[in-house]
Amino acid sequence: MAFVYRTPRTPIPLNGRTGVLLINLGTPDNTGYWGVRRYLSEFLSDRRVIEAPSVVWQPILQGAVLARRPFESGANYARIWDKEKNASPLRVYTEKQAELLKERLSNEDVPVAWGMRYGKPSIAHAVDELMDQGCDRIISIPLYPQYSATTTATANDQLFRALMKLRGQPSVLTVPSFPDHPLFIKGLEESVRRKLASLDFKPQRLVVSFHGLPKICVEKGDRYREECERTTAALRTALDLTEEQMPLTFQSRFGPMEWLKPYTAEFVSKLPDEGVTKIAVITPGFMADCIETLDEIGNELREEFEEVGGEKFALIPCLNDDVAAIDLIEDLTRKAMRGFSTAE
Ligand SMILES: C=CC1=C(C)c2cc3[nH]c(cc4nc(cc5[nH]c(cc1n2)c(C)c5CCC(=O)O)C(CCC(=O)O)=C4C)c(C)c3C=C
Ligand SMILES: [Fe+2]
Ligand SMILES: [Fe+2]
Repeated sequence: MAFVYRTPRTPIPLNGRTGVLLINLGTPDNTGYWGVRRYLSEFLSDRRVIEAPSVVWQPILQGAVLARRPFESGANYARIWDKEKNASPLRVYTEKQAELLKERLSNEDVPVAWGMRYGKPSIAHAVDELMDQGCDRIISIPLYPQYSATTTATANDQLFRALMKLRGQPSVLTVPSFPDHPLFIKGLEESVRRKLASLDFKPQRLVVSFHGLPKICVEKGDRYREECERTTAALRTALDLTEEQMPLTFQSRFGPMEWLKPYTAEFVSKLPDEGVTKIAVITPGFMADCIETLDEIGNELREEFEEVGGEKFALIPCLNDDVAAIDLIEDLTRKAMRGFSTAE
């Protein structure tokens, strides 16, 4: 392999320069069949996400799965698409988080870039952007509050894949997950209190819904479930709610395997029979609203709940571009910056 050397547009200052890279999952470029197919093909070909051997999985993926799923997913994306910006909410909020973080760091002249694990803008593009601004050290923040090999680790893999090609590599600090960071929990607590104050009903349950994961991943050592439990326990304490009042569930199954339980849709569908007809749902596995929160919970779960007798349903928004989200990301950045210091 030929290693690339590109002269940065801005030379590296004598004492170095730190830049911040925000990483999120990624999203299709448009809601059409080919746009969604390209995105799903890249996503579901990731061996961190589907561990089955390629010779087995690729024919299934490129055949049955990608013949159908882009139509379904495209229609779901179309329901939540930001038409003004012609982008998915995940992309819009991630860009906004990067802009607002940049403002917070403007006195220190710390460049901020953002990249997506799948689709555009790529992580490699974001690294180029930072290096062009003279950065020889990068703080990388995967925007997943709870660690999973299927999200955090693959974001890190992709960053190091980009660096593998470079002759002059920057130093990199990858920020760990932050399941019960006090600013994260405070942001969630405030968002719950704000939403509850705006409702014309008092929810009987605050259902917590995290993205699911095949059970086998946890059995093999992925610490995701444990970190979801840490987030939930800290938020219960902050809101002074019991396990019954604030149950933990997992949404989004894919494929025939068993995933983490209880499944959100099954759990919520049983509530009206138990006399629970008014609920609020919070999704603290996501730093930004996306198809999983706005469509799967905000549209699909709401409809399912109402069909079985649910009367009132509220979705608590993710932290998105709230001050609380930027306070948290700024704190993660500033603490990581200390880790980069080489001063005595
Ligand atoms: C085997 C499949 C999947 C695993 C494992 C998985 C883990 C996982 N994903 C997130 C966060 C997000 N996932 C999103 C969308 C999404 N996820 C899968 C499949 C798996 N995820 C699919 C097929 C899709 C696409 C949508 C669809 O077709 O249903 C998103 C939203 C992206 C957006 O553009 O809005 C996020 C965010 C986590 C946190 C996680 C493991 C812990
Ligand atoms: Fe997912
Ligand atoms: Fe989903």
